[in-house]
Amino acid sequence: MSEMLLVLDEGTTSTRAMLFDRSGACRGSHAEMLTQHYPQPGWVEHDAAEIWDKTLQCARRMVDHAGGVDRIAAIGISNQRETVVFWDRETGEPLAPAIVWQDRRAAPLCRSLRTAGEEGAVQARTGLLLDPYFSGPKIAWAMQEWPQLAEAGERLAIGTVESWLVWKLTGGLHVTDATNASRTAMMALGSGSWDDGLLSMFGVDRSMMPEIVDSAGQFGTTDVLGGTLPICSIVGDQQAAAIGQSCLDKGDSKATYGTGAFVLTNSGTTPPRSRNRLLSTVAWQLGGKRSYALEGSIFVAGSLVKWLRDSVGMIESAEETEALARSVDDNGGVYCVPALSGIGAPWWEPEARGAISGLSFSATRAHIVRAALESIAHQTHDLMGVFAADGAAWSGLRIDGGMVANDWMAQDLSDLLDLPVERPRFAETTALGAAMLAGVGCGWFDDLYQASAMRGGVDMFEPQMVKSQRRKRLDGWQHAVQSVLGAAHD
Ligand SMILES: Nc1ncnc2c1ncn2[C@@H]1O[C@H](COP(=O)(O)OP(=O)(O)O)[C@@H](O)[C@H]1O
Ligand SMILES: O=P(O)(O)OC[C@H](O)CO
Repeated sequence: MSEMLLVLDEGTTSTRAMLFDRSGACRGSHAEMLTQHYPQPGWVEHDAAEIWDKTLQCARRMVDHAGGVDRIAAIGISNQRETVVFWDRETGEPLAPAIVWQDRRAAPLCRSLRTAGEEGAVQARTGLLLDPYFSGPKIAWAMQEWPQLAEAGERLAIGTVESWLVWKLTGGLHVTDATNASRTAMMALGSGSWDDGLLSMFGVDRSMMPEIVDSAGQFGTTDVLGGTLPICSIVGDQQAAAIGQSCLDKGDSKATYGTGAFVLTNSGTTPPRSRNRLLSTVAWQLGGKRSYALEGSIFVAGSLVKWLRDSVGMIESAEETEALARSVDDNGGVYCVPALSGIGAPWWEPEARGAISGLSFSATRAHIVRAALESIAHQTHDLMGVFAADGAAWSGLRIDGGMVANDWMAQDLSDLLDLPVERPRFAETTALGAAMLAGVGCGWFDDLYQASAMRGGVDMFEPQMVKSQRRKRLDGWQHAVQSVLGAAHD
């Protein structure tokens, strides 16, 4: 009997495959780490062939774990968004490195388009900004700099990571879902279709791009897992997390703290318009109808902890940050502005570089690590202000992602935001969201409300910080972030 859903969750740092049953219980999971390539400062690349190989490896392992394809009803896919893959339609092989969402190489290109007065059109049509974060500028850079792409002519296929995976799984279906397409800066937000003016601005021919489809449905089948399985959901990972957190009604808000941190507030069925440089994005598309969200994107969250461990050698494990943060009474005046790949919402300054300030001889490793963790709440607090200014004030925040295993950080978020913070006991909400959508796509559930029965219990964190302490922290942060922004502008 087909009693499980197989989710392929393609994150920035790892590829995962997970099995869920109808109640939402996770019945198996396997992950493989992905190699991060940093060929130049500000550049981040992945090898699309490695993404595919590891996805296949994880998926096959979970099919074995389930007891064969007959036990699986459908596949759901969630993925790191904006990252672009270029491949050859004939060979099915990558033609260039995948340019990752964190990559800043298209900053000069964005600057010149901004100078040419193009940002207004991008914002009005897509709900996004002219920033190297989005796929369009990355593709424009690649088309100019990598001759093999033009040489491939009609054989060139372009897509974000889910599009690449569906192509490989099905042997040639070229689709993307509306949540992923809404992150390219080439999809018109209101109509959910490619915008010819924007495609041409980024030097892209429509024939290179995938067809935009719903987030749940029947998107072809795969035969590479030892039998035939339908693909029933495709969704960007942040939107998947919002669904997995049951942010199904207007105003519901979640923040996912993985490599980066992404806060989404459900805006209902009308595209929201930010006056404060937040992003408008598709939350999901079902039956051709879109729901939308306002998004604040923080570029550096868990990657800061990873950097402290792998590049600086200040910690041996991510988990150790919790004990270190608890070991001191406060940050000792140390602030960390983690602009290691520019700074995202609400500042949007790709040239900004990170800083650790307020150092004195009394500062210790624990103070620096605590300042690094505190930067997560500081950045989220900046977003809270602009969401409120855009008419989307939070009444509470649902949190998830690898970082929120850190209890100290979860409490610090509640303290600094002065809000109740809700953490699901099952932390893999991205995969759960993709499973909920696949459950709708394969007919297990009539809609996402019915599917949300898959979400389990939560732990609550309530604010405990006194006002004066919060004020001191926020003043210190503002000073630190303004000096980083000032240096970038100089
Ligand atoms: N206990 C912890 N405290 C702080 N950070 C953590 C902890 N555990 C994991 N992380 C960070 O969380 C990130 C992994 O989260 P995950 O959601 O798996 O990321 P992604 O989906 O972006 O690959 C890593 O960058 C890691 O440094
Ligand atoms: O890999 P994650 O989970 O940090 O997600 C990356 C985002 O989708 C980038 O927009």
